[in-house]
Amino acid sequence: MADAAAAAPIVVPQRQLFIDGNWRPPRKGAHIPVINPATEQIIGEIPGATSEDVNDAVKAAKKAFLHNKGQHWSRATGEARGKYLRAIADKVTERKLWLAELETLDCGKPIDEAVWDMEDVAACFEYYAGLAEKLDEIQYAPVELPLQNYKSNILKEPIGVVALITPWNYPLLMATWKVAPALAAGCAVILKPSELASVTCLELASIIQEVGIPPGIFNVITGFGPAAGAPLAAHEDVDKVAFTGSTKTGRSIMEMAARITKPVSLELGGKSPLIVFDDADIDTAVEWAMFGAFWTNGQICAATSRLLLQENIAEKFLKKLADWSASIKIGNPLEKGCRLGPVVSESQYTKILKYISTAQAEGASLLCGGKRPDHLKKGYFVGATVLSDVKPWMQIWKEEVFGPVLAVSTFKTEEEALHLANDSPYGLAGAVISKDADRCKRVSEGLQAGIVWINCSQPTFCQTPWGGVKRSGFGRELGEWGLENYLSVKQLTRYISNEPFGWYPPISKL
Ligand SMILES: NC(=O)c1ccc[n+]([C@@H]2O[C@H](COP(=O)([O-])OP(=O)(O)OC[C@H]3O[C@@H](n4cnc5c(N)ncnc54)[C@H](O)[C@@H]3O)[C@@H](O)[C@H]2O)c1
Ligand SMILES: N=C(N)NCCCC=O
Ligand code: NA
Repeated sequence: MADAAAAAPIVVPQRQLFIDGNWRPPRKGAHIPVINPATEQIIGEIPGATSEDVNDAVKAAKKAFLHNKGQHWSRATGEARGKYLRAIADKVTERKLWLAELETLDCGKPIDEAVWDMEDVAACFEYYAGLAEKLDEIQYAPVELPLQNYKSNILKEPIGVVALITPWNYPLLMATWKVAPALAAGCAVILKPSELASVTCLELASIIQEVGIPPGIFNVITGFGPAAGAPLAAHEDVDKVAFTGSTKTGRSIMEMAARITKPVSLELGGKSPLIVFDDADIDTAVEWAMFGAFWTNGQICAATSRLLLQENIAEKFLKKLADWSASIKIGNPLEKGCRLGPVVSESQYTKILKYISTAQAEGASLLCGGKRPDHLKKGYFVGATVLSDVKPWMQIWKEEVFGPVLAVSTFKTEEEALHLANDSPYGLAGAVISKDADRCKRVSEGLQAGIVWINCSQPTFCQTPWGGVKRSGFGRELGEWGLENYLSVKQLTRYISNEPFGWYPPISKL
């Protein structure tokens, strides 16, 4: 791919809502501008759905789920559904660079990372195609019973119509983590991506239309959270809500779902720790610390945004960390080699700068970053920021910033490190760097988190489970666990004896 500056400008396709296999304007006619955070310019628009459109989409999904007694989709074989998923993966791969450029334009992530995301998207659809096929093999699995007169078997069935509500930091990848397993399971889907970055999710609808998934099985409703997300989450005919986003929105979705006892799974925020012990190789550890806090422009739910350094290496480590962070290539995210782009929106930009100034006011030291670099006149850029001398009571240690901001504190002992690491309402991820394998094992077991990285931070595979403990949510995405999110378990128990049951004494013959 040529540098974007040299290539023809990329145009954001004009799309409508995708409902029942068709493109349809929103009933109220509203549109939301697409803003490129690198230039602050409006580069397109997406439809703004309301509850009227939500009703249409849910109706279409319900009809499609039940259509032809489910033979088309929900009761088709996993193998049949797997073929569609593989076709989606192929088309994503064909359009990888185009999709990556749209993603970068819409959310500001460096193009090399967006390409990586698209590779992960294709791999995730492939992976769940495989699990869809495996599902056929495990249907009617027997359960061992203590009584010979009975046999039990297990059927795994799609849960029904599912609402998938997703954030803007990995727009297409976070949608895929839900869409791929939901389709593999045989559910009918209504996807509600973030109003800040919906462009690639609309392109996914176009791909899904091309591969010919039955109309109504996959729908995309773009729009604001309260206008489109809330009526979807609350809808009587939505059988489950899977949500990734902020803790605040997650709580409100759970409340809406509770009113009709609808199941939810929630992937929420975090403030994950990275603990570095004094036996670590400094250069390697510094690079993982940077990656854990600064890739995706720091907007990572599992960002290791709290760095805990063993006291005796802190000075040397921080010098290296500050110099290296200050050298990160920041600028036009469409340029190959860019490693830091703008954050997603003006309001995030303002919020992040406020977090940094509050941290300084509370006594933290700014080692690098903290503002838009001087060579950039426009765009929501924040230089890679390292704050040291951070104390556990400070806001910057406790709250999720969701930007390129790393808070650093120190510890003396392993016990102290674990205590500081776990002293948070969140529990999405945690990481430890040390040459001592026993220590890594002890710390991994001690960390209160759903994801633990050892001698690294962030690598994620679609085969392994993803999700948090404590206030970071519940339920697991990815891997086999991700498929279970969209399946319900039905037991079939048969009486196989030829003898009568014999509980009630027979009526005596007169
Ligand atoms: N745990 C994870 O896997 C993971 C992954 C990515 C992001 N996140 C979290 O997401 C947050 C940032 O994303 P965000 O700003 O897009 O979060 P957000 O909660 O503002 O929005 C997420 C989605 O919810 C929708 N929404 C907003 N209000 C709603 C309402 N009242 N009812 C229904 N839907 C509503 C939004 O339109 C969007 O589609 C961070 O806290 C981050 O940690 C978590
Ligand atoms: N390694 C990857 N792809 N991480 C995605 C993290 C999702 C949460 O924000
Ligand atoms: Na945008």
